[in-house]
Amino acid sequence: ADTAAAPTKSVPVAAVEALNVISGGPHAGYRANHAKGVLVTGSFLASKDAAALTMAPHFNSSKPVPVLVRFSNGTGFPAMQDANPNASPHGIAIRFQLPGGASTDIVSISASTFPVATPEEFVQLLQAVGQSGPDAVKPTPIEKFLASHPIAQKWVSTPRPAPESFGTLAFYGVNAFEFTNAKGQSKFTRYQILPMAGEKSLSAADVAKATPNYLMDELPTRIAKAPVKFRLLAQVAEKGDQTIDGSLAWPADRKLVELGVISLTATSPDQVKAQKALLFNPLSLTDGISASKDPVLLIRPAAYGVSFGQRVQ
Ligand code: HEM
Repeated sequence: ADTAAAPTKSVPVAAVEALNVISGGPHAGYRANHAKGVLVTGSFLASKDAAALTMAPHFNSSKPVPVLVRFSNGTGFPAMQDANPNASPHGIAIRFQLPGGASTDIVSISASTFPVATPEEFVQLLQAVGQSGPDAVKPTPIEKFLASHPIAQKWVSTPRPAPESFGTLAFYGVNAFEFTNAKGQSKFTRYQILPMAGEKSLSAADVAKATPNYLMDELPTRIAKAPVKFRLLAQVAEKGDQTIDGSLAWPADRKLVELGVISLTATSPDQVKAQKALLFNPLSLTDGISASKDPVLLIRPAAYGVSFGQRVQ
């Protein structure tokens, strides 16, 4: 007799389920990953060099364009303590309000690479974490996963000290995009978002004293005193550089082009409601920017949609 194929869960659904297992979620109203965050606003002003790389309107405007920016802690724990090592990598999600009412997003983390190359491996990693609680038999599923995935092993053992502030943390796009300029010339690039105040982290003594919400509390205070600024850069691939695997960095000597400066000047009112209603999408693009064929990048909107569907209710 025919055996009906068992329905298989889609990768985005499996990813969100695995995130929920880790955080004890779903937590009503909160993202399945990067659950805790702070929302601020400001503007972006393009540099004169940006137009040579891409015809995207925000990179060609001589006037500042408004931005909405959400900084976040990693994991789906809404109460994740800001200095907890598992809050790293932190996130930054940027929405540029383009002239004419359209928008485009950048969604990046405070790590220059991703632990794995594919969505399937990311689900395996998340499931292994979820199965490696205090009662797990040794070697635990995550120990086994890391032993067989050296890049992920190196990624988890890379020190990521708690930042002094979201305004002193560097963020990276990880996934590549293809930029096309007005002459039709295309190049693959990766974003870097570097704090103009410099990268600063807490000492071990400061971590011990840090309050649970120190990052979320500090940013509005800092912004009230002076604009918090980041340089937005594009690292440009050379011919032959792979563009489909965010777990592999490009050589450090690849050219960096300054796209412009992000200047954050106000904290959004009604934070909880505003964050809940927002859905950032790394594939919400505009003319002059297209997705690479990186399978992790291509699956992200579907996973974010599953989480959004769960949290808006
Ligand atoms: C297969 C890989 C990935 C999966 C399954 C995944 C999953 C998720 C999910 C479910 C959310 C919550 C979305 C929402 O409810 O709005 C999220 C948010 C986020 N992700 Fe990912 N993600 C992946 C890769 C990445 C990568 C490569 C980056 C950055 C380079 C990233 C950065 C972020 C950030 C910053 C947020 C918070 C966005 C916000 O503030 O609204 N993720 N991710």
